[in-house]
Amino acid sequence: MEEKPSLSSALFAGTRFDRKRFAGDIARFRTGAQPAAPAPTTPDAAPPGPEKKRKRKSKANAKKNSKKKKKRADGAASASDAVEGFSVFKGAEAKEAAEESVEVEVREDEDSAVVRRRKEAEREIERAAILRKRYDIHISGHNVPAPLESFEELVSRYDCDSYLVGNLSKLGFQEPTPIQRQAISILLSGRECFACAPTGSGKTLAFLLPMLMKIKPGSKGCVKAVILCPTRELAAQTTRECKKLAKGRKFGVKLMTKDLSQDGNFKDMHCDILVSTPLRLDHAIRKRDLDLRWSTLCWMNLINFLSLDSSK
Ligand SMILES: Nc1ncnc2c1ncn2[C@@H]1O[C@H](COP(=O)(O)OP(=O)(O)OP(=O)(O)O)[C@@H](O)[C@H]1O
Repeated sequence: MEEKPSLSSALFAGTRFDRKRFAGDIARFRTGAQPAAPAPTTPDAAPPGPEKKRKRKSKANAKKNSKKKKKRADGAASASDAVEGFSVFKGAEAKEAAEESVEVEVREDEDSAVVRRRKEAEREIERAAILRKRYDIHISGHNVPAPLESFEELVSRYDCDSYLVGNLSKLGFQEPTPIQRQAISILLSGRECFACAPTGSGKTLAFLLPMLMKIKPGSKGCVKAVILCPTRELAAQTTRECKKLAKGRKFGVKLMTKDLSQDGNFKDMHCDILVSTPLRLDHAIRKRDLDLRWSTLCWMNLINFLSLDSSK
């Protein structure tokens, strides 16, 4: 290690004098190293008493503390002082490093969330496949929602109003039929559904239930759902089923009779759900105030469901 030039050698550089003779004076100018002068015989040189020891200790502590403070101040400057000299870069580096570590942590969190979601989706697909196999449900389409396991799932999965679940149990419907399991979950997910199932398998409820869950009872002159049935008998039966299921809510459920299609005042009628055969609906649209021009302005957005119920 290279020795630092002492203050005395800096002061006396280039001068010639007797070092031996002036040794005492040279020693006075030396910093750090103590002169090799003989130990003074003054009272100060005597071995330190307890009072002196305490003083020295407190001095040493003060020195230590001031060093610590300096270090801390330097650290703070390097971390936060973005104005002076190198500390600008030091501070920026520290900041960057901190940001990087946060970024890495966030990215790791996101990755684990993605993995978790993917695993959940895989489990859901598996569960849906098992249910479809059990109930002999065949589907085509992309990302088809899982079938219902029970009517209770209407509440847990789709936040169904309790009056509807209550009406189902009053009607004696304990479990959904296969067509209901699959069609209801699809329709409640806002997807279109073309379903085919044997006669008497519960297709009517499969579209009535999501319909009643999606629309709210409204005011006059505002048809929200249209159910088209191939025959008058089926239209009448569907209207009855719908009224039974909607019991407890002020839904206006109307069957399009011959009289209604010829003389009905649709503008002043409270009709949320209209059940009709195609010809009667067509007649009402052309002859009465169930007017398509008016409908396109106000009803297009409101007719959320168009249900085509066919016997074959
Ligand atoms: N989940 C259910 N549990 C018990 N009975 C049910 C259930 N769903 C519907 N039903 C009853 O089964 C009968 C037949 O239902 P529905 O008329 O809806 O069948 P469908 O498939 O529409 O028949 P179609 O093809 O003749 O129109 C009705 O009496 C109905 O009340």
